[in-house]
Amino acid sequence: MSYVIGIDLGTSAVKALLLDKNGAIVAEASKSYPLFHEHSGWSEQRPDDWVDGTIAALRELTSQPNVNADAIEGISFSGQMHGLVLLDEAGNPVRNAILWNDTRTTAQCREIEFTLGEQLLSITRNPALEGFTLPKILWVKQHEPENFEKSKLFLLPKDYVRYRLTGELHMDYSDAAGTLLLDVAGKSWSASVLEAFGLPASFCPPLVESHGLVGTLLPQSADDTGLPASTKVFAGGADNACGAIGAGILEEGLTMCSIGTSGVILSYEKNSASDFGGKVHFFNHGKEDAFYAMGVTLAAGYSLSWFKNTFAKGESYDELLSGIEAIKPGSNGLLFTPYLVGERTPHADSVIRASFIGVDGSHERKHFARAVMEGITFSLNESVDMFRKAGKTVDRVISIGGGAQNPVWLQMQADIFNANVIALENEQGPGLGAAMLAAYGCGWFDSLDACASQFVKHAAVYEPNEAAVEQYAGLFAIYQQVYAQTQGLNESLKAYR
Ligand SMILES: Nc1ncnc2c1ncn2[C@@H]1O[C@H](COP(=O)(O)OP(=O)(O)O)[C@@H](O)[C@H]1O
Ligand SMILES: O=C(CO)[C@@H](O)[C@H](O)COP(=O)(O)O
Repeated sequence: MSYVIGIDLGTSAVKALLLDKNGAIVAEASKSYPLFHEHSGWSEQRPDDWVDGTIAALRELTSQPNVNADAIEGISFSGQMHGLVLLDEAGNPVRNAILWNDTRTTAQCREIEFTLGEQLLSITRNPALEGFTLPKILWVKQHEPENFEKSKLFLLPKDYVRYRLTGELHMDYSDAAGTLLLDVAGKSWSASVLEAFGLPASFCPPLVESHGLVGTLLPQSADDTGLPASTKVFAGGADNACGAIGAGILEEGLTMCSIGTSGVILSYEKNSASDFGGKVHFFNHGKEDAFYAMGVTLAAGYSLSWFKNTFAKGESYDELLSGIEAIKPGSNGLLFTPYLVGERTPHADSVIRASFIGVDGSHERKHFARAVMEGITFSLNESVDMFRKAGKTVDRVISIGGGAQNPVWLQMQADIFNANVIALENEQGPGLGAAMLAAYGCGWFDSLDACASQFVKHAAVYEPNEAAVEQYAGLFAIYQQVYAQTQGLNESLKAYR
């Protein structure tokens, strides 16, 4: 039996999955790495921590007694999006990577809007948001000119790891789409955008398809990981594109809800001209010549992990969430907005912060925990609402990510989205999509769709409960008012952070 590996380079950890030709998971390994928040709103990681973590996870996989490493044919990647890795002439990182959830670049976003005007949306198909890559490049240019001077080329997180394993420099379209430097419909680096910001074409790596073969392993990487040097390495994709592939979102009709650190509502688009006026992100898919639109909640799973780490340290999610099923929709009048690190959709705002509204003496910790889950799901429902208003049907939602592990949360999603929510057997998030790109790249299947019919297996379906749908519709209308009511207060509080 042959195998492929999917690497999911996440924000908190890298996860490696080994799959056989039937799509069965044979082995998995995970390694975590630190995040650095030197100032409020900053978020950085050391690129070499990703490389060390990936090598250690691969070594653990190949050392497992049930794994025949010689039978591993291919490997591919899913990566946290947008993070800026700057390389010097010798191919070494110039500084720490600035991540997707770093919000220091508001001034650079305004500069991009001013410089590009209407071209911003017509070429890049996206608004200028703090998380995207171009504002980070401009920030380094303005604030660290000595580092910028040394920078010869930029990569995104998974591209750096792949580069270190293969010696080859590439970026795939799905990840390049999140840089604001790509002509999304034309699938090429935008000469106009590069020129507008004085960046040479050589600053961008060659573009490839997500299932594209970029090479094999360097002898040293083969030694370090225990993989055969002949292992084929495929480009891989952005974590949300890979999440969509792993959830079988390969044609119009299905919607994905992903609750990881961030949260995403994603809809497949076959038409490059689909226009949401910049209200949601519009990116190239990991499937060739396809696209997707998505809304992003910056602190989705992070809101719950923050709550757990702060008020239930050392407890498991199951312990924290025990008893929440008995609480009625609305957590007895307690509302949470998940703006712990600012927000993206529908309020692109780096200053807004979270709030609990309606706290009273009867509320226990479990009411707060339920309110956090409801607030995250309301935030995602803003994206569902936006897609519906743009004329899309959202009636079947595939739910993935850590948030899909709790059945009460899956039912809550069905009730708040007013749609059938489908869980997956063996939910593995973007790592599965990465492994599918390797399986397709190795020629095991004629198409990604054929691979999905073998690898993606639906499990339980959660149907909306009519009474809860009605309750949540009323609560959602109240939730939607909290942003405007707290915006000015947060502007004033900014000086005290
Ligand atoms: N058992 C669980 N019940 C409910 N939520 C969970 C559970 N396990 C994880 N989560 C949520 O999922 C999040 C992690 O999801 P994951 O997909 O692993 O994130 P990432 O890939 O961004 O590191 C946590 O922050 C938490 O909110
Ligand atoms: O910024 C985005 C998408 O635009 C995030 O989705 C990141 O790509 C990483 O998210 P996690 O998988 O760590 O939640």
